[in-house]
Amino acid sequence: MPEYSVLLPTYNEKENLPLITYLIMKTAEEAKLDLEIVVVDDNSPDGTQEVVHQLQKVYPEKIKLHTRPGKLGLGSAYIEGMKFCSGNFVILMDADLSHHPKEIPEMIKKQKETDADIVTGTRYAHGGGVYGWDLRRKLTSRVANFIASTLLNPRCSDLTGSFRLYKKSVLNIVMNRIKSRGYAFQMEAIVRAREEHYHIEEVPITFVDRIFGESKLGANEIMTYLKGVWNLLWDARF
Ligand SMILES: Nc1nc2c(ncn2[C@@H]2O[C@H](COP(=O)(O)OP(=O)(O)O[C@H]3O[C@H](CO)[C@@H](O)[C@H](O)[C@@H]3O)[C@@H](O)[C@H]2O)c(=O)[nH]1
Repeated sequence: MPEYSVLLPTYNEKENLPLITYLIMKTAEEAKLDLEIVVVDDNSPDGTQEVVHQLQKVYPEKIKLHTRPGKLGLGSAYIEGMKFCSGNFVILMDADLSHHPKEIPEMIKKQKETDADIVTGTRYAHGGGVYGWDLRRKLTSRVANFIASTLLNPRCSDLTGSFRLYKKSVLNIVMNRIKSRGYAFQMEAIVRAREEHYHIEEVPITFVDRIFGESKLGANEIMTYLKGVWNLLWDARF
């Protein structure tokens, strides 16, 4: 059984998958990590699944593919993908090269040093950063973090970031409590983890906006995120 499972949700990521896979495997080799990749693809029309099949031939028994019939949302992709992860630790990251796999060993080091239940990559603490976003997107991310941090106070500098390492046992428990199925998933995961008094550590990461393909974060996702914050606030009050 591998020690680490990297869970990659994909929707139209055929250009990005070969490079992210190569970089993950190279990092694993250099850092001597026993690691598998689990791809959850929502029937991407661009042929992402054919690319995964090709990669499975290049890296035999290292890549699992779970397919779903259509685009069912980022949070639900994590929840379903978890069932296929064999590692004791699960690393969630984007498949579009916004998150660089070279930062995985730093997360693992932090987890080992502190025995943290969750190590979250942060763009908004010293040493972290964001490159390539326009002002609108920067503001959306900052405001989304500000609203949730102010109202819910979960003591985390990057609530919406999705580059994280979880103990699998902890992720299972946290996931059972999460109601959000879209981009609010990450924010709710930290809130639920704090309620359960899990140990959360942070490492600074650099987020680089994708070169190939498009973001799937639209107005609907932003509205769903705000509803998610409201629901959590309501839960906390009553
Ligand atoms: N299977 C599946 N995958 C999805 C879906 N929606 C998005 N993805 C995958 O999820 C990853 C991130 O999606 P993007 O749409 O590219 O995210 P982004 O705009 O770059 O947003 C980033 O920043 C957000 C907040 O600042 C983060 O919440 C988000 O996770 C991501 O890191 C990519 O690998 C993408 O293919 C979906 O419905 N289903």
